[in-house]
Amino acid sequence: HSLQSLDDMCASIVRSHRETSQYRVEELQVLRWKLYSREEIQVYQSKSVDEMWQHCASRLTDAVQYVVEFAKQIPGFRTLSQNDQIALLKTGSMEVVLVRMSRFFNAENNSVFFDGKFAGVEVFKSLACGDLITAVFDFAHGMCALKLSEQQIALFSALVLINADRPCLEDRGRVQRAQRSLEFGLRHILHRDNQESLMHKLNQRMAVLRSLCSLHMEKLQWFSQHYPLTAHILFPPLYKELFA
Ligand SMILES: CCS(=O)(=O)c1ccc(CC(=O)Nc2nc(-c3ccccc3)c(C(=O)c3ccccc3CC(C)C)s2)cc1
Repeated sequence: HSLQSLDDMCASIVRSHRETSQYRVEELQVLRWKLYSREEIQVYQSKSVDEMWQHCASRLTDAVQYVVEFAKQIPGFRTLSQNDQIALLKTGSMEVVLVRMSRFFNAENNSVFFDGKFAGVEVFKSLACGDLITAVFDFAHGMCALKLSEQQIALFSALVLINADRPCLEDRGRVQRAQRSLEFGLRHILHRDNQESLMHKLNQRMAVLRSLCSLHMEKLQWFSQHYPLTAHILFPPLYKELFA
């Protein structure tokens, strides 16, 4: 790798991340203390389980759509077969959404950006999956502690997606080559930022992401068994395609 091409690759991924990130950090900074009132929390808590799941699934699907656009701009993703692109998005898109969402976690009041304001765990009570919600909050806490820059998040997100260990890949070798080049890119910017120690911590975060996403799939299975109509008819097609 010439240094120039490594810099160019990193710059293009950072640009793609910015263009597809749905909300900018500077945009949401001003909202960080816009919390839900007791009455508004009450409204969320009085929603039925399937109503709240449906609401969240459509919010999540919006976020995933932007991650699909991000993926399509990653060098090495476009040249993969359709099947391999779907296989990477099936397991990686939720992980990138979680990485992106953790940028807006407010560790001081333990709240996440949801529906235009910042919500504590209590807002999600009617989902009836407290362990998943707690795990998402804990993950966001852990990501916040790393204080990643947008550039580091951009390269990390690309690496979360282009992962040769994912199941059912046709051309694992090609994904491996793309993954290695992104690993060079991430190491390059961590070296430049004098933060090589982050690499190990980011690998640990990836392991947490995998367990978080399998917990999400578990809960989705539970939900689809109890509310088949909502899950099969009312959920957004992309959510079903990727997660069901
Ligand atoms: C991702 C791009 S972004 O610009 O950062 C962005 C863009 C848009 C938003 C607004 C937003 O949709 N926030 C949501 N928050 C949560 C959530 C919920 C429980 C705890 C923590 C965050 C959503 C979920 O539906 C969710 C997310 C992770 C795991 C599980 C669920 C719920 C299950 C039932 C689907 S959607 C936030 C951030």
